Amino acid sequence: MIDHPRDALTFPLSESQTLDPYVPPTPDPEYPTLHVTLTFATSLDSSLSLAPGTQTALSGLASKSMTHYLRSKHDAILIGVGTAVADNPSLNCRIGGVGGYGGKGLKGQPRPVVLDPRGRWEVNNESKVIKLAKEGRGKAPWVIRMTNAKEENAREKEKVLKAVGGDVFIVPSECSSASESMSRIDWSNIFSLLTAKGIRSVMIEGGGGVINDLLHPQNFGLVDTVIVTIAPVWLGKGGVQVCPDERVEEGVRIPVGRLRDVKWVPLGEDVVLCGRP
Ligand SMILES: NC(=O)C1=CN([C@@H]2O[C@H](COP(=O)(O)OP(=O)(O)OC[C@H]3O[C@@H](n4cnc5c(N)ncnc54)[C@H](O)[C@@H]3O)[C@@H](O)[C@H]2O)C=CC1
Ligand SMILES: Nc1nc(O)c(N)c(N[C@@H]2O[C@H](COP(=O)(O)O)[C@@H](O)[C@H]2O)n1
Repeated sequence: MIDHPRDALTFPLSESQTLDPYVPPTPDPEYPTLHVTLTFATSLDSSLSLAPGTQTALSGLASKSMTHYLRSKHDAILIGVGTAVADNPSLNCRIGGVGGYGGKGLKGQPRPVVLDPRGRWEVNNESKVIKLAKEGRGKAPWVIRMTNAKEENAREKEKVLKAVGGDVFIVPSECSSASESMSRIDWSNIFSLLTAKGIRSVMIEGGGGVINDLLHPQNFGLVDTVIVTIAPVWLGKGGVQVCPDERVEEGVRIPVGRLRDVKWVPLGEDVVLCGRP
């Protein structure tokens, strides 16, 4: 029997087989493409957390283990800077048997990627991702920044990242209005960068800004699979909500998006919804 560390999670084979149609396929070395999974945990009133800037545990142990199983099946995990600042997340995989949790090296560990266009994330040696990279229990993070962003401490932060094997990449920005503060990065540019860096699958975990942007009809087609954990709780008004902008065509409101090939998987007290845009 393999001996796993006591803090390692397990996800039963029977459950993983149910999810496997939705995990990224084995990449074809001749045709390098990127599989994009959008995944998060939500309350019954479509909230990711009780309030901006706070972390709320929604997933029970079974669905949390499912998320870590998914992490083991992706080359990278991407989050927005709002999540990096609010959660100080680990962004590693803690399933028993992966690198750092009973396995060798960093096998099965995804690359954490933080979308931080203007350098808001104060990454330092106390950040969980950096500590885990130093301990050999997770990969070092990559940060995606925007061109021309003026950033305090940019050099120091880059040094912290590079010292553990992380990096900073600059992607051209797109001005969505006359106001410079509205600048964003086109998702196809973000995905091209990841593909060029050898990433073949990315799971996007949030938060609200990132998810709502990807649910926009212009971007939703870039997503291959959606996996949502629904927890049996209402968080109330004022939370960080998943609720994309409304869609109006020829003056008439229509649904923003819908999933097909849908499967509902009960996991503990939660239910996990799998589907494709
Ligand atoms: N329940 C869950 O599964 C999860 C919950 N959360 C929660 O969500 C909250 C954080 O959400 P938000 O504040 O909305 O932050 P966020 O993590 O969505 O980051 C938003 C920021 O990302 C950047 N961004 C997003 N799209 C971009 C684009 N196309 N180009 C350039 N930059 C872009 C912008 O700087 C934007 O301000 C926290 O409370 C966190 O705990 C976060 C992830 C998962
Ligand atoms: N699946 C899921 N369930 C929840 O209840 C959550 N709050 C989240 N949050 C996401 O997971 C990250 C934290 O992960 P670590 O345990 O620190 O590795 C957090 O940053 C969100 O992306 N996810």
